[in-house]
Amino acid sequence: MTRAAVLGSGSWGTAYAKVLADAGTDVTMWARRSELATSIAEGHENPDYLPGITLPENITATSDPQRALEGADIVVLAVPSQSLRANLAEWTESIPEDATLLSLAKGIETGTLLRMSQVIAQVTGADPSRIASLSGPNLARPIAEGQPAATVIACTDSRRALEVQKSCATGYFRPYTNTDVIGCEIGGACKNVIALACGMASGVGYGENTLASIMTRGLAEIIRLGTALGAKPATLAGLAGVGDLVATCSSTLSRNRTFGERLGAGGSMESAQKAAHGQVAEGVKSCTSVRALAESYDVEMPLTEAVHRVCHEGLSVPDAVGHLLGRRIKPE
Ligand SMILES: NC(=O)C1=CN([C@@H]2O[C@H](COP(=O)(O)OP(=O)(O)OC[C@H]3O[C@@H](n4cnc5c(N)ncnc54)[C@H](O)[C@@H]3O)[C@@H](O)[C@H]2O)C=CC1
Ligand SMILES: O=C(CO)COP(=O)(O)O
Repeated sequence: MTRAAVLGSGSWGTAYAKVLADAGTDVTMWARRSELATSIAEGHENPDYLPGITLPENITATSDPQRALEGADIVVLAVPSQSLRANLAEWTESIPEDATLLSLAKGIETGTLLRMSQVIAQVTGADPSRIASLSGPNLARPIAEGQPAATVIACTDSRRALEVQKSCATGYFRPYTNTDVIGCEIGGACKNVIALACGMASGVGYGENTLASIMTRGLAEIIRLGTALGAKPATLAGLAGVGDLVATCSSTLSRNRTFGERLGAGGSMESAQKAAHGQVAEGVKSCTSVRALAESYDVEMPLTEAVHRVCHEGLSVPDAVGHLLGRRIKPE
């Protein structure tokens, strides 16, 4: 039986652990706090992140990363992107030699501008062929409830992509394999920034026309950046691009969209952070790293630029809208 260690017990780490267990994989979760590990292992519930969802009996949990990693075939990295490096540094020695490393995080590291698979390769020294990324329209709670959804598992080594695919395929979760790790990771990181923009527009009171315009022009800038970095346009037209963009930008369950909505309704960054109750809205940090990455490749990303200026340079949402609409008119 395949054995997976899921490191990180937030909303998505927990929902994905349930998918794995439902697919027949043996799962041990790692949680930072021992009380949470006990709730998951003994109460079969994660009351902090997925209250009311009963977790399968074949999920165990511990706050000892070494124990979680023992004998793992697949190591699932389910911590926020900006803390992945520090966490991995503590875990590297305990990671089994040939395990596949699967990243669930959707972000670009600030400062280094690295994608998550690059951070993992740098910290662990693992060959890139051992590193996979999972991304798609996967809001945690509906998946934990068993609502059908699809996803993409990207790995340059097709054998490992298949291994991960088999470990998580269930009656409600349908994973597709892909070799385009860059496309998957760029799609996942960038859609969070565009979801912030959609939230801001919605918070101001704008409706579907505005949101569809932001999503579509957002996709155009994601494709520009992705292809400049070597992604395949088809990946960005698929589940890890358009699929995730539409789900996140449209859903009131999205943390990024909700965060943007609070800003659009006139809230401050501080009040939006406070209202998030410790849950990460990855786009708030990634807007800065995506913008810097785009700049270094000479790629224009006006929506990302606007989100960065609202979140980090004090630009008001109405001024950002005025600025975007005042740009030179041009062919599509
Ligand atoms: N929640 C969702 O619907 C989805 C989330 N993701 C991505 O998965 C990643 C993880 O997100 P969630 O599980 O939703 O996050 P979350 O906000 O629900 O929880 C974060 C988890 O990481 C832990 N954590 C926070 N800071 C940490 C640190 N410095 N060191 C170690 N652990 C830390 C928290 O205790 C918690 O267990 C993110 O990159 C997110 O974009 C991807 C798909 C769906
Ligand atoms: O990545 C997600 C859905 O695929 C979750 O988005 P949020 O982090 O905005 O909730």
